[in-house]
Amino acid sequence: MLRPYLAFPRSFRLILRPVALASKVTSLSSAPWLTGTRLSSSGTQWKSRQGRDAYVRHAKIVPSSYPRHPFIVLIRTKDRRKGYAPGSWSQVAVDRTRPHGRVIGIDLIPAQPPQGVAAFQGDFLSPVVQKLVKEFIAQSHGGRPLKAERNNVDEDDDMLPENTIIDQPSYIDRERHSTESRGPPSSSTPADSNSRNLVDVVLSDMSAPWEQVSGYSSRSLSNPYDRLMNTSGIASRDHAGSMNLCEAALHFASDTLKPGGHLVCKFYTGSTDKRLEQQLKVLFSEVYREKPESSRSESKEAYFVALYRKAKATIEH
Ligand SMILES: C[S@@+](CC[C@H](N)C(=O)[O-])C[C@H]1O[C@@H](n2cnc3c(N)ncnc32)[C@H](O)[C@@H]1O
Repeated sequence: MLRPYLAFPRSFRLILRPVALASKVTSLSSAPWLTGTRLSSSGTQWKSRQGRDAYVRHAKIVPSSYPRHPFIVLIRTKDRRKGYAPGSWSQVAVDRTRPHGRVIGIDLIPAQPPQGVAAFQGDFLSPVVQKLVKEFIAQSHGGRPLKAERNNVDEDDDMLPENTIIDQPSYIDRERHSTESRGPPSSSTPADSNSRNLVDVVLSDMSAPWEQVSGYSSRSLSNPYDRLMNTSGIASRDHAGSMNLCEAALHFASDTLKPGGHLVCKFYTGSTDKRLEQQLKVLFSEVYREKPESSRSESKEAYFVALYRKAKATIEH
């Protein structure tokens, strides 16, 4: 059955990966974790499961121009899209909002965004990063520039000129060069009144980073990039991390979404997700829990799809 969020207009303004868009977008990570048991990507169990997984098989046939990581984004109509992280959600967002939609992506890790995406590298839990993104939204609400209007941009370069790196050093640099603990997540900045009511959809597919405490000889564990793409496999940690990130996305949505706008956020099920659901219901008229078909049944990954921001409701910081 078609759900209402299939009917998004094509002109949506999107804030992407972590915080971003979608129409009936379902995302699936090929996270190599089984409940509580960590398997390296060379593990036979993982390999055999990957081979059986239709979504992973599908990923192998996508054009080589897509980023390499086996990550798949689906639009669950017949319009099934494919791609890899990082960037597959943003790619879908750009496609779905042509020609004038504006897509902004934010991520901890440096990654070349798909053409047409304005990308920020930074920690979405940082008030500084949120403030910069809100300022950017306030300054650029005219929509995606038409080719003919973009006199300063090289004709061959379809990329928006605003790709920005903030909060240096990057997360990976910090991980490599510092043993400091990250400390508790900071709260969001107070709302920037100029960015209020400009965003149509906020999408978060963030997964909380986790620090390595074992498995130093395993390449898939010692590479921070791989760890950022996957869960820790420890259910309580993944759940708690996802609640922090969803809450940040909810506050951001409260500060920036138009009345009638939507939020999609990934979470890992656990003891406090009901509380988040209640908060979502304060801001949105409809809230659904979605378990994508492409998500393995043993995975605790799920999405909240929150529709139709109420005009007068806000979430206090
Ligand atoms: C599962 S991947 C997202 C893949 C994405 N949907 C795509 O289509 O490419 C999760 C991402 O969340 C990012 N992330 C996790 N915590 C974050 C934070 N606090 N701020 C920004 N990005 C974060 C990670 O760096 C990682 O790239």
